[in-house]
Amino acid sequence: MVKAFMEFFDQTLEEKHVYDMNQILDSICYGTGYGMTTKEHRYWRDFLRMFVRPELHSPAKPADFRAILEEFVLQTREVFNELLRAVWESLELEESFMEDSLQLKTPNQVLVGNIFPPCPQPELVLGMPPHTDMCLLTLLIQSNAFNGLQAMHDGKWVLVDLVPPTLFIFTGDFLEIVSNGRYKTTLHRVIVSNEHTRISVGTSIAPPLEDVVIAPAPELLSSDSPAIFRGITFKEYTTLKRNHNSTDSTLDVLKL
Ligand SMILES: O=C(O)CCC(=O)C(=O)O
Ligand SMILES: [Fe+2]
Repeated sequence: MVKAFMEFFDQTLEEKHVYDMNQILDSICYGTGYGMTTKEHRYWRDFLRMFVRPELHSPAKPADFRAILEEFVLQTREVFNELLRAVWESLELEESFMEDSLQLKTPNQVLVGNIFPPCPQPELVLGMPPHTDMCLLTLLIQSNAFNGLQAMHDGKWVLVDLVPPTLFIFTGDFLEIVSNGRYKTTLHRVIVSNEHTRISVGTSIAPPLEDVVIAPAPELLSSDSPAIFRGITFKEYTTLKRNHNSTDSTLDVLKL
């Protein structure tokens, strides 16, 4: 999968710009973070993001991209099923109830390929700003031995050792909501190298965009442990997250 993305990013700008973003929920979208600045940072990244479930969207080129993607989606589907089963068990939640109430037989699965080329002054940029993912779980791989991913742990940025073939799994915002705060979403960011190009491929699993209200599981609630988040659909949350400029977690906005 990493190699397929490498070939995609190696194409000419004209070929890649076919997938320029028109809307945030485009089924395939190519974008760039170069030169984009905030008060604090410049971002150093190109990406291609696509929805792969319930319907698989693939760029037409490179020619074998779709076949590789189909295989990757089949395999990650199994991994997500296993992991979610374990998560529901750890929360003592009925698996079939969770699958039905979150419509996880027809989930929304997104796949993103990111490329972070070498930067002459890596200390002045970030590959990606600190953020959390809009999903239940994210699964991530990287292309080479340069570790760029950092996760916030106990108030410090910790470098994640992702040397291939390591798979890194982390929690997203929806798991924090559904588990009523028992699982915490993972704040993470990306640093870049002055020598190596790094490619990362991340894929996230979530309930469908509409129709499902993502809310704390009723079985986890009692008078001693009331709901700490209000419910929201994935689509509404996308808008909320996009318009949320503060450095606080978007989840705070849902806190009751
Ligand atoms: O490149 C990475 O390791 C992380 C990418 C990421 O956080 C994302 O695509 O949301
Ligand atoms: Fe992320």
